[in-house]
Amino acid sequence: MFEAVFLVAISAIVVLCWVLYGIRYERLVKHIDHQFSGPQSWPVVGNLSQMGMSPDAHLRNLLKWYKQYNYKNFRIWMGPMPYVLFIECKYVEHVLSSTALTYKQDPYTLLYPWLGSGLLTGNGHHWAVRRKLITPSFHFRILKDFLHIINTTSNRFMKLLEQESDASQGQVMDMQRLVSRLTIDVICETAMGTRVNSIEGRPSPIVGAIDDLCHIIPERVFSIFKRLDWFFKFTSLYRIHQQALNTLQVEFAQIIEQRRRLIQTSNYQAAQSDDELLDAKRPKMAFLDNLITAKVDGKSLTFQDIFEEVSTFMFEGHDTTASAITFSIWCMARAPDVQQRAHEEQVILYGNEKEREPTYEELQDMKYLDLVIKETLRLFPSVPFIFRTAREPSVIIDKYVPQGTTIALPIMAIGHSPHSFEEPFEFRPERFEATERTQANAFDNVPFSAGPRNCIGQKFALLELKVTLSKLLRRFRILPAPLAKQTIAQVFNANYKPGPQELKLHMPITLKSLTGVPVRLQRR
Ligand code: HEM
Repeated sequence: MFEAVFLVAISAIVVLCWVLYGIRYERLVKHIDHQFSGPQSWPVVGNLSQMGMSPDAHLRNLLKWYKQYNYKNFRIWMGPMPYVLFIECKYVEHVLSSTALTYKQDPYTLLYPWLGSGLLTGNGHHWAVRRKLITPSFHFRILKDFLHIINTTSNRFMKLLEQESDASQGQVMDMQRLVSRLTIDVICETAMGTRVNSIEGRPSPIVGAIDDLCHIIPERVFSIFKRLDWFFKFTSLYRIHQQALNTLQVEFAQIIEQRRRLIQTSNYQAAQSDDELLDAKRPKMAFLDNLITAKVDGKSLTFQDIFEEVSTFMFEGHDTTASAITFSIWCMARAPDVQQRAHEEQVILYGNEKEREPTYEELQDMKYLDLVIKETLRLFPSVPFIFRTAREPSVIIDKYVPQGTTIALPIMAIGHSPHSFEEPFEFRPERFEATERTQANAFDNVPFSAGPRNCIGQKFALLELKVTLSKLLRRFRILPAPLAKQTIAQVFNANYKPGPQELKLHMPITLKSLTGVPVRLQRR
């Protein structure tokens, strides 16, 4: 008798919870669907079944929706979770400028096992303290140390390109594969003060571990099941994931110890003078050094704190920059006029000198190259999407966003909007000339995000981009792949089927091409 009553009570509670959840869900659907257009969705699965299973299918479907909703805000349901996509500039400005809408949750939680609550993934007071602590690492004096490393590393990279272009004998080379060897070497040496020799094809175990993690994380992002921690633990990927984390921890422990000892030596100090001779002998400042010497409330950072921040730099600082360099090269290959103007700017600065290292000041004078990079990142943003989670019910201009809603900012759609840019799929760096921008909204193109959580590494990335492109333009003529006929509009047309040597974009977090990024390099 007692058991029957118990069962009835339990069943009643379950039904009540289900009804209450249903009412709440119904209200949520009403709030969202009354305010935003979006594709037809189904109970429980929402629009998941229309998203496709692979990262390139995701991108294709999103591209279709951007067009269908005329580059205006819309919503999708990721299962029972609403994602509101803000594309219109004034909403983007509101979200990015807000100090209340800085909270990150989904999908950043998938990065926690590696990056913990480092700067990219951290929140609240913890994030604010870290941001303040790390900002001085990008002071221009320290950037000059980083420039020294970028210069020496990119010289090694130019040697690799010369060898590869000679060996290719005018055939196409995949710039995506090659450039990532440069950016991993640069980020490891600037972050940890350690050379990892990926360019020379003798990479340290750190490179393999970062590579494994950078492949596994996107695979989880796009899998309904692997996203679940308990399910992931039963997969073979989990073992590789744990091994990679272990390798990084062991290697970092040694590196941190070596740097600690170096810092204690008397001649170690950040760049304080411009004396060339002194400067050449001084050990170069690594990002890690700032963390080792930092104090928060009088206490040094723990190993785990340092591990998370250095890892954040490695994760955020290499694939992003590789994507930007690679697509800049591809865009210039397709636009000989732009390439010629960019080359002329180099000739004004360096004449016929191919070997001379760009100085910090010369890099600031490469104004046209700046425009080329801006236009490349508008079309091919390295980070095509960023997210915020509304921790409280929020009003974004005239839209009410219920608590828990994921706010998505599709950086790619924002830059492609015909409401902001005429003929958006034309590669035209001149559109960023100051005189052309007098009426523009500053939030119409946000490849580095903006506001309090903008990219802290933007200046660093631009140094690396400009040094690499400057050296490449002086040494090589960049030519398109001979079989590729694809226009930029076709690259972003969801119905276009790429042919041989053409791009097939996907976004495993950063923007890449599944078919590589083929171009030809001809020595000048
Ligand atoms: C072309 C290269 C790069 C692009 C396009 C880029 C883009 C971005 C974007 C869009 C964000 C915002 C992410 C979000 O809100 O979820 C971001 C944040 C961040 N970036 Fe970059 N990034 C680049 C290079 C770098 C480099 C080289 C570093 C480090 C050396 C770096 C470090 C960071 C960090 C630590 C954050 C998190 C900042 C915070 O939340 O306070 N990035 N980046």
